[in-house]
Amino acid sequence: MAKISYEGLIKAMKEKGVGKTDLSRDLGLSTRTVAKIAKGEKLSRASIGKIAEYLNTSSELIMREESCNRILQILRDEKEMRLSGGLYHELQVRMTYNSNHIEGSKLSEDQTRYIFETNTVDIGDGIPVDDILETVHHFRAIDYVIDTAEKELTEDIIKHLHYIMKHDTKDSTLPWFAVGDYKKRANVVGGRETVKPSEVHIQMKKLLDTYNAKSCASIEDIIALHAEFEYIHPFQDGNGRVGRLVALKECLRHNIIPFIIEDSKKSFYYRGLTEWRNEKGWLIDTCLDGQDTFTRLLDMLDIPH
Ligand SMILES: Nc1ncnc2c1ncn2[C@@H]1O[C@H](COP(=O)(O)OP(=O)(O)OP(=O)(O)O)[C@@H](O)[C@H]1O
Repeated sequence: MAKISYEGLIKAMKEKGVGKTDLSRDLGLSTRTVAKIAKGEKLSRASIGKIAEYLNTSSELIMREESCNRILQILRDEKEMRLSGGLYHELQVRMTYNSNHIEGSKLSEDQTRYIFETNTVDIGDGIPVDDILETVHHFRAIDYVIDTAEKELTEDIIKHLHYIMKHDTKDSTLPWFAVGDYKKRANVVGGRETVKPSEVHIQMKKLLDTYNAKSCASIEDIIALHAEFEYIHPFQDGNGRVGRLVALKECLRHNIIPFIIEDSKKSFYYRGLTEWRNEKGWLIDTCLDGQDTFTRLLDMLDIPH
């Protein structure tokens, strides 16, 4: 649920000496529409556009949707302010480092931090260009997750995450590699068969239909979604990172503390996925441990939870 804030609008009206009656008279807005501002109800995009133009400002500045989810709101505020050293900054560095390292990136946590903080590379020991590209792409993918957190999870959102991660990489030049789309060639994970390319869309639709049918997801539902997503393995490559970004999005959407799987826990995480259909506890414990990692970060930054 989002709360509407007109703080920016009220400030701009004050600065320009504009009253509510001016808005209805000069813009032809009904009194019912203008009354919505005081009640904190959402105005139509057309009305917001008109008011913004009238006040010579932008729509984003006059109406803001504030999430009732504290962690999500902090991430959004810090992202907008480009605040250094806060939760947004640390989530970007820690999740990007760990998620990329699980998949074999050679960048260290310090090198990942350096790229995030300076947008430059300290050329070290022959780091592959794709490791750097995919690190920067992962930062942007987290931004996309924060922006779309409250939307229902769709195949398009998942495919777009894949696009953000993989565009312009070496893989993307391969004729059989689909960027931002499902795989064209069969693949295996952990030596086990995954869903065939021709079946992926059907299985993904089924997975999302079942998951989205719940109005309120629990951490266990999100872990199950993650495991079933990895079993489908819908993309040619990038399934691990996209799957963990989807889990981050869904935790933010459902007001659940997210989990960061640390690279040092990779073997537990893989075992949890391998054993998922026989014994769910392994993966659940690993993800809950990843949630403790995030909770420690909140405690370090004095963010109540
Ligand atoms: N036994 C398993 N069963 C299901 N999923 C698994 C298993 N082992 C690992 N995974 C998932 O698959 C992801 C990686 O798969 P894989 O090594 O095939 O690379 P990928 O699909 O190319 O993805 P990435 O770009 O994330 O490397 C892991 O991060 C994990 O989420």
